[in-house]
Amino acid sequence: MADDTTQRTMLSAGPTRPAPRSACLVVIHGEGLGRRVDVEDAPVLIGRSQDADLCIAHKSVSREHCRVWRDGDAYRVMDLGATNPIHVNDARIDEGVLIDGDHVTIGESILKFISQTSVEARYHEEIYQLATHDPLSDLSNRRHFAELADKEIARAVRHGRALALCIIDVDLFKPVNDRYGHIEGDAVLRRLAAVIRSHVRDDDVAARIGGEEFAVLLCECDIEAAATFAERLRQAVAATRFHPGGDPQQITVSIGIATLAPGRASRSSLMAAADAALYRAKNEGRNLVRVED
Ligand SMILES: Nc1nc2c(ncn2[C@@H]2O[C@H](COP(=O)(O)OP(=O)(O)OP(=O)(O)O)[C@@H](O)[C@H]2O)c(=O)[nH]1
Repeated sequence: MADDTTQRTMLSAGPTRPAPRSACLVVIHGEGLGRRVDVEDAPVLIGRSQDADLCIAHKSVSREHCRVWRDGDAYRVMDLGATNPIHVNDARIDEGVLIDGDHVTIGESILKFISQTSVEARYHEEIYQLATHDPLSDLSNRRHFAELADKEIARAVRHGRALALCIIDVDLFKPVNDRYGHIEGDAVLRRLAAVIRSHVRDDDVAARIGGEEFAVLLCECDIEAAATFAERLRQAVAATRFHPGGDPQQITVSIGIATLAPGRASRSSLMAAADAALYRAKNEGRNLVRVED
């Protein structure tokens, strides 16, 4: 009997158990379905603003709707005076503690609060990874890149910060595929992605935006710094040993760069300018970096 008690005590969740080190909120209904934001030590802003850590672009959501933060061993949520006040598990609150599984209603969207140690959190992590990353390169996929780029561009424009976009395209990749086959070609792309990843900082966004086309968004980076980055990357790729089908094969990339400027403050205009620079790099002989006009 005494043994039973001991076992129950050891397995009990217990009110004194410390909260997990991190947690996340996942949109489980409405606009932004499937999107997720981690809550770690820094407070997280949720709202319609592009500056929000989790942006829910719906008219029912205020620009700055609510804030979630870690407070010692607890996680707290606070309504920021939203037009449609937040509800936690259907009860309206101004501020309160969140626990694993709570539903937070934000406008017409519902978010679920999940502690990072739960099995469900790992499941959501996996789904999120599948939805946002390209399986071949393990970089962000095109859709996720677009989302992150819009956010970074809005942030940079608002705060008057520099931002650069590099588009990286493999040179003469068709002959590699034709000679060695797609599986060997895929291995080349995977290795190339690893080289790109090793050159970007945590704040930068690296993505595979097409078959043999990659993009890197460099935050707080002007045209000179971006050109230095791109040139270093170009040289690193040219110096990397690729062995499709066991043969040593030099692989090179062409890179086009564009930065934010008056009249070039949207993703589409930035991409068009970087694409035009890339086109010049290809035309002028490949294995080159070219910047916007
Ligand atoms: N292995 C592999 N090949 C791909 C993938 N996506 C696109 N490709 C190949 O990439 C090649 C791109 O060829 P092109 O657009 O003609 O360009 P290129 O031969 O790289 O020449 P330039 O871009 O002009 O330097 C084609 O052979 C595509 O089949 C992929 O996911 N895996």
